[in-house]
Amino acid sequence: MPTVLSVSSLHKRYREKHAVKNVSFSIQSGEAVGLLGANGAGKSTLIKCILGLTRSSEGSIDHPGTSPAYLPELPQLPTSISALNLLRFKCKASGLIPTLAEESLAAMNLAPDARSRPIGQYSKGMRQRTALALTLCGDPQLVCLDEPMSGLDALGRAEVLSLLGEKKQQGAAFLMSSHIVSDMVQLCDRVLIMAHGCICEEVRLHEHSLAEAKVLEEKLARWTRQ
Ligand SMILES: Nc1ncnc2c1ncn2[C@@H]1O[C@H](COP(=O)(O)OP(=O)(O)OP(=O)(O)O)[C@@H](O)[C@H]1O
Repeated sequence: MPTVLSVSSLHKRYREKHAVKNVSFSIQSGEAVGLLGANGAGKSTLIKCILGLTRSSEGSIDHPGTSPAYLPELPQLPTSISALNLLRFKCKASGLIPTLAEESLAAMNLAPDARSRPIGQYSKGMRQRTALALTLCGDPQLVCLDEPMSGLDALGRAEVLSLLGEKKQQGAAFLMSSHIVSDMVQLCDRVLIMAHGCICEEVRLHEHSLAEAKVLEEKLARWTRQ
């Protein structure tokens, strides 16, 4: 499988704060990698460096032939236009076929009557579904998701995980940060445990079970305490 993301010896310092320390890893096409860490471990900073939203202090980042799609931790959506018009605008701006707008929202199970209402009238879960549809529209080959399940109820999380699993089967690669370890375990092939800016351990998942989630939580607690 081709490598879609390669991060080598990456550091990020914010003045005196060393937020990301000597991080190296790669992701292949069709692979989902989890980033697991306590608050302040450096997950969002690492993702922002990969996307070029913040400049890294040292090291290299390569995503050959693909520009990563991004779901931020707190997506900022316009409130006065509808989800459908927002996605239509994305399709137009990105040269995608216009019907993808409707298809992407349908895939996220955003109710048909809601798609044409202004986003300002949506619940938190509906906004998150819209943001996910916007991120995944056009089938990007590399997707960085920062807390993708935020604001979704149990059914919504199961639906999103199933959709992400389908995209993975079709060859998309994911880098996903989440505090919901049981969700991460369902989708990911490997998990990178982050603490104090470093990747402390890489754990390969085999069973995608609650038992594996528990093991990850124990490892995270151990690394975070050190
Ligand atoms: N713009 C910034 N300026 C200074 N320090 C920052 C900045 N952004 C993040 N940091 C610091 O870098 C460290 C890592 O933050 P980051 O947001 O990457 O953590 P995180 O693992 O994503 O946490 P969370 O799970 O709470 O979202 C923290 O100590 C944070 O205070």
